[in-house]
Amino acid sequence: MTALLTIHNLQKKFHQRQLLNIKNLAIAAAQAYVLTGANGSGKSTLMRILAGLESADAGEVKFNNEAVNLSPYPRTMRDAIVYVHQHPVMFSTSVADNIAYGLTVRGVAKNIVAEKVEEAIEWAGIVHLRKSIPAFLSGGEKQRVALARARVLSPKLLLLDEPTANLDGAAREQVIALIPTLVGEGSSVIMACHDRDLIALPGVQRLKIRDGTLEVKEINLHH
Ligand SMILES: Nc1ncnc2c1ncn2[C@@H]1O[C@H](COP(=O)(O)OP(=O)(O)OP(=O)(O)O)[C@@H](O)[C@H]1O
Repeated sequence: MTALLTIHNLQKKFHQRQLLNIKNLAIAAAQAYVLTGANGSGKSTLMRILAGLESADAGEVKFNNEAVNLSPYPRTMRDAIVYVHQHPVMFSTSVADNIAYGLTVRGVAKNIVAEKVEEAIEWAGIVHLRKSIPAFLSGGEKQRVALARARVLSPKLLLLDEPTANLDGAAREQVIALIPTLVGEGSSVIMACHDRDLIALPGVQRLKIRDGTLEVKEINLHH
């Protein structure tokens, strides 16, 4: 296993309440994880900590073999970790512009942006939606736009908060089918979810929050 991110003694308190007390968190490169746990157990909070959206106390932290501190949140992690919200916020421009945005603000050249956006649109199966306004898209379509928008940034770690919640049928299956391809391209993925089909995906490792601690389960066997 090539470690991407390791955190020792991760602690999170809200007021006097200790929510998380994790001895060891180890995320391997190009590995998919599902993060499970009862409602209110701290799944979203843990993902927000990893994304730099929430503070926490930690002992030794290593990202890409480099010792870092979680606060201030390091540039190396900000550049490599992308968080996808359950209800992604989008600009009222076209789907293509939304996908291009992250690359444009990073100063990537126009022709390369166009190429990557095109590739991501095809990957996500949303070619027909390229010129649509995101506000009018269905939940499943929005989730696929959000995944395409994350993918163009070539993240080392993708954090997906309930990627299939509120989706059913084909929309849900389309989103689930995209996950293994992200891992195949070298990204690690952590999905906070209750979706049994995501939890059972081959090659996925389950992490479960229970009473603030993290239980690490076996990696699912490939079919
Ligand atoms: N900013 C905050 N201030 C105080 N308490 C908070 C804050 N954010 C979250 N909490 C509390 O921390 C607990 C964990 O919340 P979190 O959203 O991480 O849980 P979750 O496991 O993602 O839940 P769910 O499955 O319902 O989405 C909850 O009890 C929540 O009320």
